[in-house]
Amino acid sequence: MKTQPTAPPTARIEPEPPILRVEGLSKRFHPDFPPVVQNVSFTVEQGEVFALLGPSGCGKTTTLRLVAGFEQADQGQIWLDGQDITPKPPEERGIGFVFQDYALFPHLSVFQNVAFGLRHLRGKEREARVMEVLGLVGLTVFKDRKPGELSGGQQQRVALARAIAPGPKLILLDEPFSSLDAALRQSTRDEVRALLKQAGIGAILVTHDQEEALSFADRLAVMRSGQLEQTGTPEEVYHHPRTPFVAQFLGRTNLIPGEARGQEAETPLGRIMLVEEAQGAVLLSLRPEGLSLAAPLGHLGIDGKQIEGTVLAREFKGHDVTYRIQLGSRELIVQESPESPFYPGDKVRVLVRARAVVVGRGR
Ligand SMILES: Nc1ncnc2c1ncn2[C@@H]1O[C@H](COP(=O)(O)OP(=O)(O)OP(=O)(O)O)[C@@H](O)[C@H]1O
Repeated sequence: MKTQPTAPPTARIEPEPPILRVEGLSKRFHPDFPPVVQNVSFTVEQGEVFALLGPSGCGKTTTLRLVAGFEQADQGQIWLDGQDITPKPPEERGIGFVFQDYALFPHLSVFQNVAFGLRHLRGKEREARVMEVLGLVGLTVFKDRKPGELSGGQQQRVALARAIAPGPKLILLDEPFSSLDAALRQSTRDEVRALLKQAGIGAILVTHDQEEALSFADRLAVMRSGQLEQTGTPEEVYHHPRTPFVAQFLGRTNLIPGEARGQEAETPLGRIMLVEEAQGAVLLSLRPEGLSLAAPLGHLGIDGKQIEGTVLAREFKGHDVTYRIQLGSRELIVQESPESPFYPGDKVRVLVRARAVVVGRGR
């Protein structure tokens, strides 16, 4: 008798656990003031670059210092690679830290700076590891120089090499690009991201620069007054902000009230389409690039009206033009292509080209 072939057992692919899990972290420095970090939870996946983004004083650095172990949390737990590291001192956590000012030893050479965290290794082994990491950051030829004899970008890479050398499971970067000038910041950022990806090390970047967070991170969390307001990929958070704060913090936006009826809403800009269905009073976010301008019609539009405003200001930026438009009692920001022909005082029609995102409900 022929036996039925049995189906091969399907291999269950278990998702890899996150490299870092932070659960309900809180920290208060002063009993008379609210906590600086309040019930913060997030994960960083293996090899993922995560950013904590928020305005000055919102608690980003404190969160990072709690993860590093430089501060002790009042509440909450931190797991690294499945292990609860909450009670451990910084040196036992297996986490690298790159400080804002790099904190390099000025009297030590590049080689000695990188070797500093490798005191547990012996002579040859230690030398080999330092040279390997210097090779990775492209600084082998500078190994005998002192930090003061290097450019800002090179010092930054020494700091990164020193943090990477002991083979940490996670690297924490506290505003690491802020002291570099604009051109160097962009290229150093790209290099550091490529290095982290090449080494497969997970990282948390702390920054108040939204463009930096959007371009550097795989995922980011927007922080406000000690709490995480929204977490997601740069695209999710930019295109689908859930609160007015997130919408405004991630680039410029227009916040417009409306009355939603399903897929559309009635607004001072006319009837506009929504990204998600909603009902009743809503606050909507429309990015400046989602609006455009046209010359007023000599006659009224098909629905008998046109949304007309006046150009208040025009800012030419080479790759685009940004306008401020007075529309009734409201001011709008509109981004247009560089050929756009309007100037202050011109009457213009405001057209909505994108769907609006609901960032608030109720009045
Ligand atoms: N050791 C400390 N003792 C008392 N207050 C502190 C301490 N460290 C930070 N704070 C306060 O906690 C708040 C958050 O500081 P934190 O440095 O975490 O913010 P941040 O978001 O990183 O800001 P920035 O971008 O300016 O560095 C600030 O009001 C700060 O003054």
